[in-house]
Amino acid sequence: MTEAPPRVLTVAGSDSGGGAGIQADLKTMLALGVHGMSVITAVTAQNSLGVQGAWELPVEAVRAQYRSVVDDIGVQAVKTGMLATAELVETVAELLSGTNAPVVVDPVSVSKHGDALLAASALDAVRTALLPVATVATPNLDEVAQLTGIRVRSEDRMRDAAGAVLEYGPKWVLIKGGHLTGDPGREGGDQAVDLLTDGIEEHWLRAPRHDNRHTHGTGCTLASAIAAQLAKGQSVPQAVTAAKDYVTGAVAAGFALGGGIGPVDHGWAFRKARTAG
Ligand SMILES: Nc1ncnc2c1ncn2[C@@H]1O[C@H](COP(=O)(O)OP(=O)(O)O)[C@@H](O)[C@H]1O
Ligand SMILES: Cc1ncc(COP(=O)(O)O)c(N)n1
Repeated sequence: MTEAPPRVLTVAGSDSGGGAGIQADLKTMLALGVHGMSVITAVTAQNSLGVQGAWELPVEAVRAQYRSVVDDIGVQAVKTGMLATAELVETVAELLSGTNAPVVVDPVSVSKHGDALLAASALDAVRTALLPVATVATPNLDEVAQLTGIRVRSEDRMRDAAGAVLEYGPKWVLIKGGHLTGDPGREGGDQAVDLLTDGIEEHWLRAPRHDNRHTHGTGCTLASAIAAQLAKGQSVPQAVTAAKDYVTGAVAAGFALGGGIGPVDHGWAFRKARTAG
């Protein structure tokens, strides 16, 4: 009999286009060799052009999915993504306060196209209920601005933003600098720079910035990859470093689909191995 792989749960929204959300999470988990499971919080009608519709699930449906997975199968790491409303944020935070597994919180609030994925009224619940249960929180620069009021336009400022997020209680924060693109008034340019810190250690993660517009799903992919590596027993800095390598490869291989922003390639390593073989 084959030994079961580590089990990882994503609590997130469905992206019908397959590039972000639950779909990105489960593909990432397969690519990294863990067993992926899901609690769906919301369903979106979404494609490369944007989000055409979104419907959240009832709280009971979210609770029931969670209990089904945790009570029978068990989890070795959890990742959260789109939670849509204050009520769902509070419910998920309460469920997760009862787990010993590491929790990666991606505080998803806006899609790459600027569509809201979290009600403005839910931000307080993210700050006071969800961030305190996070082992690692992974806000992008827009989410950092919403949560802390700090607008990051330089790497130095990422340190201030990290400190402000840590005040809400996550053990570690990964400030993602993907949006630091070298626009006027912003640093960035040829590197995609993220800062991981627990307030004591500081790890700067730098990777080549790929000039590829097909980046739909980067944040979901990175957070799921971190959860997968944590489930394998890696430390937070090891897991984030490995996850950064995986997302960098996925961005490099991102492809055009539809008429807008295409997805990163979750299967890039398989495809590369096949081509090499
Ligand atoms: N063009 C790019 N090339 C390489 N890495 C990127 C690029 N854009 C984003 N990343 C990386 O992808 C990850 C997700 O970052 P980001 O795009 O900021 O998050 P989100 O998808 O939540 O907006 C980070 O590690 C970031 O540095
Ligand atoms: C259902 C869902 N969840 C999350 C995102 C954010 O995507 P990204 O990873 O590109 O920030 C999305 N567009 N849709």
